[in-house]
This record gives sequence, C-alpha cells and structure tokens, in this order.
Amino acid sequence: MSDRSRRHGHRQALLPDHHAEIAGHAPDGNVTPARSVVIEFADVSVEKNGVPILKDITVRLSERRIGVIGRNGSGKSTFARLFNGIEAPSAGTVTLNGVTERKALRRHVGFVFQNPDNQIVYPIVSEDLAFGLKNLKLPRDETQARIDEVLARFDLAHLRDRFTHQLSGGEKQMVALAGVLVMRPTMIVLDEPTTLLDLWNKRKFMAAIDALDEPVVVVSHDLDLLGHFDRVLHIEDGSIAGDGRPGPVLARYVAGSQC
Ligand SMILES: Nc1ncnc2c1ncn2[C@@H]1O[C@H](COP(=O)(O)OP(=O)(O)OP(=O)(O)O)[C@@H](O)[C@H]1O
Repeated sequence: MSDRSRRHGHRQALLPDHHAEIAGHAPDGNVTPARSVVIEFADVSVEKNGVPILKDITVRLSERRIGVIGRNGSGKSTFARLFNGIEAPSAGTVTLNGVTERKALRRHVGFVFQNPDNQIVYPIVSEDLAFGLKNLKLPRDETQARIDEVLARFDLAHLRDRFTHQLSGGEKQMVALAGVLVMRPTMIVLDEPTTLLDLWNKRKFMAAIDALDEPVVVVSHDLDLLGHFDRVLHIEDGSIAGDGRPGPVLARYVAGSQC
C-alpha cells in the first residue's frame, strides 16, 4: 500500500453503521441530538524501533473542544493518530464509546492532516468529496445530496467543479475538512491544520471548526487557537504534563518555554 493510500484509508474506512448509533445520526442521515462521545486511553504506550514515544497515557476525554500542545517531537502527532487507529498502541487500549478495534475507530474518527495535499486525491472537488462515499454504496442522489450539504455548510458551493490543484491553500484545507465531514464521523482530529494558512484563512478555518457539532481535537503550536477550548492537554516527552482549562495549562506551557 502506498503512503498516499494509507493516508486515505481513514476516509474510505469511515462507514455509517456504528456511527449512526454513536453520533446520533439516524440511518437516513438526518442528524439527531448527539449523545456524548467519550474516548478513553488506558495505559497507552507507543514504542518505535525500541524508542518509547508515548509512555503509559491514561486519560478520559469527553469535552467538545480539546487542544493538544507540546514541543516538537514530544509525541503530539503520535497521540493524535491513536484516536482513529492510524497509529496502534504498543500497549494499552483506546476506546471510543465502547469501540476499541482499530478499523472501527477509523469509521468513527475523521482525521485532518496538516497538509491538505496529503488528503485530497481527485482532480475535481466534487469527485474528491465523493471518493470516501463510494465505499458506502449510497444511491447517487444521496451521495450528491451529502456533497451539496457539506459544501453549503461551509459556503464552498462555488468550488464544487473546480480543479483541486488550482485551489488556494485555504480553499484546499476547507475541502480536506469537507472530505472528512462528508463521511459524518463521530469526532474529528486535526493535526496542525492551520500551519499553512495565512491569518485570514486561519480565522475562517477555525470559525468552521468552532461551528462543528462534532467533538474536535486540535493539535496546534498556535496557542491563540486554543484559548477558548474546553480543555487543553500538554504533551511533554511522551507523557501528559498538563491537563485542564486552557488558561492555566497554556500559561504554564509558555512559562516553561522561557530560557
Ligand atoms: N519510527 C520511529 N523510530 C524512532 N523514533 C520515531 C519514529 N517515529 C517517530 N519517532 C519520534 O517520535 C517522537 C514523537 O514524534 P511526533 O511526530 O509524535 O511528535 P510531535 O510532537 O507531533 O512533533 P512536531 O511538533 O515536531 O510535529 C519524535 O521524537 C520522533 O522523532
């Protein structure tokens, strides 16, 4: 399997069956009030080539907006990738509302990468959005309705028939997010999603994130993005060094960075 197809696996794998039951989307696709989403890491460690990357992480997350901060190489991306099973724990378990199997986690957790070029596969926006839906074998009308809905939701209808390679960085990141949302995931994890965006697109993208009903986990070095979140985790050297409301966690993190 190529790197690219591995990266896209999560989009293909998002299927509606269990998702309907967890996220509160009725089988006909209509959204009902979501019941709470709880993800639990129990004694989770990740080791690569004998190097401990994450060390015995135990945490229970149920907030709607969770930020993850930490120094370069501290283990944030590895932590983020565990949510939807792109990464496997070497020890311990990750459980989302009772679901632990990695393939099943992929069905429930959408993942947005830092660089949308790693996420967008097809040359036309509407084709790209249809890509993950193909596996669902939905009637054509339903596929088109979902695409129209997600484009309308983010004011992107004008991009429907555009070449993806001609989009601006901000437009690409919005299309990448739409490609995840069209699969109606239970929750969404974003790994440094605004790094490539200018100030305007960053604000627009984060406004879109704030508007989501789905629970969201955002890994970011941009502390301004996380100030209004419900909870922030500070990862340091593979462990959770800070956890709580953004104010105190971010303040301690900033204080710790002073030379
Ligand atoms: N296959 C591997 N073998 C050994 N070490 C690895 C391997 N893959 C990743 N690492 C190390 O794991 C650590 C954590 O990586 P990770 O990408 O999770 O960090 P991060 O906090 O997201 O960093 P950044 O902010 O720079 O993106 C890094 O030190 C990285 O070099």
